[in-house]
Amino acid sequence: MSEEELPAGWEKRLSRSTGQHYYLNVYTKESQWDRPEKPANPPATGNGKTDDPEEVHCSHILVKHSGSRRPSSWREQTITRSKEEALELLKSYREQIVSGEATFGSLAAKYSDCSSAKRNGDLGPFKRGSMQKPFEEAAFALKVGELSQTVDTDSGVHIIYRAA
Ligand SMILES: O=C(N[C@H](Cc1nc2ccccc2[nH]1)C(=O)O)c1cc2ccccc2s1
Repeated sequence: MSEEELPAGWEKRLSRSTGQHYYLNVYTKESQWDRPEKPANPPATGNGKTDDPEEVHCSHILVKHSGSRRPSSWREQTITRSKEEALELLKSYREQIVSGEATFGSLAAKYSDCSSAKRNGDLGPFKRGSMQKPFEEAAFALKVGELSQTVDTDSGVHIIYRAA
């Protein structure tokens, strides 16, 4: 891997206290002294393509709206916001994550209308066929460490972070 190329989400920083370089994941706020390595050639999958993993490990933030299949969540008994309002909220969360103002997990825990909010939005690893199709397609299109744009499903609107 060339000197500059780091996995998506990772940046090289200089420690003021030690003068050493370290690496920071701007989405998860993980930091480490060792350079994060991109997964070596990912294992070939059954379909013979190396860019289509058997399973992915993702977190998400879901904002439900009045058109959601179940417009209710741990946060609100009856969700009445419009889809447009939901998208505005989600875009503001995405901007806070990308700017480093907030972490993905902290916003998921506070604002996600999915019960996975209790796990900072973590859905765990899943294979194709286990999530609604638009969510699956977006999740499997992400590189490790990448954050999606907004994704629509029958549950509401989401942003997805691929951890592995
Ligand atoms: O379907 C779920 N929660 C629904 C909302 C929802 N709809 C989704 C659609 C795709 C991916 C995640 C999604 N979460 C709810 O709470 O109304 C899941 C919750 C959890 C919690 C832990 C791990 C997996 C899952 S899947």
